[in-house]
Amino acid sequence: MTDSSREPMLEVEDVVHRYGMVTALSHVSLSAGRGEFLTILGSSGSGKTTMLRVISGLEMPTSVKVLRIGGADVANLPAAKRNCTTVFQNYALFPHMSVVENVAYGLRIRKMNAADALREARRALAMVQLEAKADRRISQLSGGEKQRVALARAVVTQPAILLLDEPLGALDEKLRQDMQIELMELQRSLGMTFVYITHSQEEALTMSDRVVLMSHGRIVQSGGPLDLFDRPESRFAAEFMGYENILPARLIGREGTAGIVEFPGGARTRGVVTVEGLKAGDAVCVALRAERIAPATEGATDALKAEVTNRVYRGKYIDIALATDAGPLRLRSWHGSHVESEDIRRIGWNTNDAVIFAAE
Ligand SMILES: Nc1ncnc2c1ncn2[C@@H]1O[C@H](COP(=O)(O)OP(=O)(O)OP(=O)(O)O)[C@@H](O)[C@H]1O
Repeated sequence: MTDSSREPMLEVEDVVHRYGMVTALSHVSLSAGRGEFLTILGSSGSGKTTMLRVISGLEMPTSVKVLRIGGADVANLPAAKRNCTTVFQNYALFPHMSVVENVAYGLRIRKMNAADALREARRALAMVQLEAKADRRISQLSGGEKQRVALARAVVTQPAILLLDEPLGALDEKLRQDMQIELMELQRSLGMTFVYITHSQEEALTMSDRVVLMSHGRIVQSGGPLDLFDRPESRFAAEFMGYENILPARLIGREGTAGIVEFPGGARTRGVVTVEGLKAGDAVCVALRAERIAPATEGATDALKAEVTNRVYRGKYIDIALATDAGPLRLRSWHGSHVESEDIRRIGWNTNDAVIFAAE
């Protein structure tokens, strides 16, 4: 599953973890290559934190076939002996120490002498643009600055893998977006392997080389950000990735990579089949993003009859509810785009934008 051009830094095969009766991880395998930004994405309770704790050694799994970091078997090693560091959402900084002392701390416990540790710590602080605040107390910093200190403290020890547990979760929207870019740039410049967990699809898509989507302790889908965004393979993945329209239909034939589907009312259309093994007659779902639907001209192929049932102004865009031959659909019209009229009679989309997968 790793990008085959990269040397594997993290290899996890078939991990199971139970807390009493709760199965938090059910036969999960994943890997990350050197310098890769891997994101584990999933809603609350999907098993992300447990996965990170198993990797870091804070949790000993119920069973695991392979657990390697940098090629070394770490399955039976305590957390302190694993070549990885975790950055937590709540920063976990020492309030009584200055910024630079916090960053130097990890080097000091590794027995580096004080002068070298402080020099390395200042260098790490420069990487996160905090050199000027090195001598402040932690309590004199903003939330974003505290998170930068936590990052500097983690990277200064140069672990093989940096594990990040929703590190931007406590920050406000604007700062979170800026920090996403900073984090991504820091990761690229260090060439360090990052394993990042989040419940935000936007965050996952912005920063990652590869995304692993989890639900109920299992991996639902994994791939590049674009694969997940444009090619969901299940209703769960489509809903999680923000598809507004998911319609029931039946697959009636194939035409190369395209599938031809029929909706319950008899209307037909085409789309891209994202899973193997679907055949004519199978119950499927057709997923469509609201912004990829557009009014169609008279006579356009695959166009569906439509009638506007509602219109909601949402500032940057307008959501238009439609009754169509395929069922109820939502169309999103961004300001300045072509759809301003309530008078929509037919709609359509590019075959490439309609995604077909098995109905559950
Ligand atoms: N210490 C524990 N004891 C019992 N059950 C636990 C414990 N920790 C987690 N769980 C359960 O294991 C499952 C996975 O939890 P986990 O914290 O890994 O999910 P998560 O995806 O990280 O969620 P969140 O985003 O809310 O942190 C959940 O059902 C959770 O309730």
